[in-house]
Amino acid sequence: MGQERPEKFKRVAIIGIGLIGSSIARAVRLHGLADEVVCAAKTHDTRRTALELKIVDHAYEDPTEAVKGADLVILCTPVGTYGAIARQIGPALEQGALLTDVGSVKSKVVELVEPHVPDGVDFVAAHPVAGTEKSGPAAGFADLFAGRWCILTPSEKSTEAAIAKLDAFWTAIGSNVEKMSPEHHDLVLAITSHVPHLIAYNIVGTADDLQEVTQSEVIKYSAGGFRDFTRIAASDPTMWRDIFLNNKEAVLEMLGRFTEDLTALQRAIRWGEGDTLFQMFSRTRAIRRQIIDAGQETAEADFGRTAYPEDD
Ligand SMILES: NC(=O)c1ccc[n+]([C@@H]2O[C@H](COP(=O)([O-])OP(=O)(O)OC[C@H]3O[C@@H](n4cnc5c(N)ncnc54)[C@H](O)[C@@H]3O)[C@@H](O)[C@H]2O)c1
Ligand SMILES: O=C(O)C(=O)C[C@]1(C(=O)O)C=C[C@@H](O)C=C1
Repeated sequence: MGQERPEKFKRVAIIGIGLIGSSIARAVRLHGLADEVVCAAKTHDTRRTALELKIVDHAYEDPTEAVKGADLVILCTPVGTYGAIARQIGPALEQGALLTDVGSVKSKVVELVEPHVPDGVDFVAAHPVAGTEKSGPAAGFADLFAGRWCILTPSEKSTEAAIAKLDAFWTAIGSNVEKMSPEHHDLVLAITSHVPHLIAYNIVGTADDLQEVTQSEVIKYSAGGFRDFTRIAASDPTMWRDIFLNNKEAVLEMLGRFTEDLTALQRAIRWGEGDTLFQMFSRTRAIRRQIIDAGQETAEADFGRTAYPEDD
């Protein structure tokens, strides 16, 4: 999949130059995938940072200026902004341009964006499944997507040629490309990414509530598993608010199953059912091994790359 040498774009316009947008800008430059890379950013500070980092050639406040002459436009803002941005840039998109995104949810994104895509413009929604808990243009890096999945979720406005072009783009950046329906994507990501984040936010919040009882002990003894949760729970509040509001059904469905399974564990602890606990923990340990064996990374590389990036 996506083995062809990608087309070199004339102008790539990145709308929202945070962690993901700036990582794409860096990767586009590193792999020579465009003549020009530009961005749109709301604040003067972000535009100045993007220019100082030399990751874009021009930075605009008005996204319609950024998309002028662009043959690839990538929405990289929180998903809650997509509808308004698509409405604004729709009329300014060039004929023949390819519009895509990086949003962590897909059905709602297709629903919000597609109505604003003019005839003669292709739209292929996408989700690079790679990130960190950090935000902003300085947090990005060119190989963020290397060896990671990028899921394309084609819809009505996606031609085969546009899907192939986007596949080649992400492959050139180093990602493994997969295609699936937006609905399937949202169910899978609800359990592999969205619910885990909700659990992290919740456990850190609960521990924080307990601080009054335990004084500083929550911080003092948080060297183990809890520390991993605090990394995830440090993720951007706007981005995650928008993910939960825009993948409501799938998250609630998975949360329902999760709650049932948690109740079963609670019951096993209450009634001293050691075998039940042991079997469950053995099953999950085997899953971790399978993930490591199937992946490109070792457990150590995975740990070093994402567990404590602030220690780099
Ligand atoms: N962080 C991750 O791990 C990750 C991974 C994959 C996909 N995503 C998706 O990528 C998108 C961006 O996430 P991020 O982590 O780069 O966030 P980020 O906070 O680092 O960057 C988002 C940027 O968008 C800007 N922005 C917000 N509203 C805007 C608007 N109306 N016009 C222009 N700019 C605007 C913000 O100021 C910020 O600079 C989200 O849709 C998210 O779901 C994130
Ligand atoms: O490593 C992290 O910090 C992430 O949470 C990255 C992560 C994920 O859940 O895997 C978060 C949201 C994205 O949409 C894709 C990737």
